[in-house]
Amino acid sequence: MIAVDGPAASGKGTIARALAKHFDLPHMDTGLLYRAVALNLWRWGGDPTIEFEALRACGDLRFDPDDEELRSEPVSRIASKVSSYASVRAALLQRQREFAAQDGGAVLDGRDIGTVIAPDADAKLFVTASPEVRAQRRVRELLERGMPSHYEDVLLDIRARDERDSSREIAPLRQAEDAELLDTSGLDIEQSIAEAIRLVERQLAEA
Ligand SMILES: Nc1ncnc2c1ncn2[C@@H]1O[C@H](COP(=O)(O)OP(=O)(O)O)[C@@H](O)[C@H]1O
Ligand SMILES: Nc1ccn([C@@H]2O[C@H](COP(=O)(O)OP(=O)(O)O)[C@@H](O)[C@H]2O)c(=O)n1
Repeated sequence: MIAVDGPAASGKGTIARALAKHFDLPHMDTGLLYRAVALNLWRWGGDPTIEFEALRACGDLRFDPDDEELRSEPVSRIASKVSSYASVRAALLQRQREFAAQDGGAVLDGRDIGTVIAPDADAKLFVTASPEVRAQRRVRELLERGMPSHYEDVLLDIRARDERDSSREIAPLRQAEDAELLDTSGLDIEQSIAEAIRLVERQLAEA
């Protein structure tokens, strides 16, 4: 079981997918669960500042992972807000724990995989990069997805989400004590993946 955590646009999803391919494991992008809740709420016109409304948006959580709206900036912002509610996190917990505990192992990426969802993971990575590098990546990604954005706005949003995700009381974004830190600021995608595989193989050998 491999846990990959880190802040927005650090490259954790890219790395988790590559690790899943390399080790032939199923992969879950847990951010998509919070994004699906946010998209439900957004479509209903629900108020993300009201916990009960956010919780209602957790029911019947079916979504298309290829739905571009899941990655839109308003949905990202709402996801970061609803993810601070204990009831929302509790509603999504079992699905993630079951995925993590399946026979043969799995790769999960998110914010609290190594700390809360799978504290006993065989290997843990905490992927990060400077806010400026992450904002550049997100701008490029949004443009490629046909959603042009402004660098300054995206940088502000990333800083605000970092702050919210790190300071919340329940399952805050933080590096687990036994997680390896991987800073991808100066690495391209290929280098990041190679380094991630090296770090995970080392942890698995030590386990
Ligand atoms: N090391 C890297 N160098 C350059 N771009 C990267 C790197 N890692 C990821 N990216 C790109 O940055 C964007 C965000 O990466 P992603 O893996 O989705 O991050 P996260 O899951 O942490 O939000 C994607 O467009 C991805 O292709
Ligand atoms: N395990 C997780 C995954 C995501 N999240 C929240 O969900 C939001 C969207 O997560 P994501 O991983 O899809 O976002 P990006 O890092 O890709 O921008 C984050 O801002 C977090 O607040 C969380 O709280 N716990």
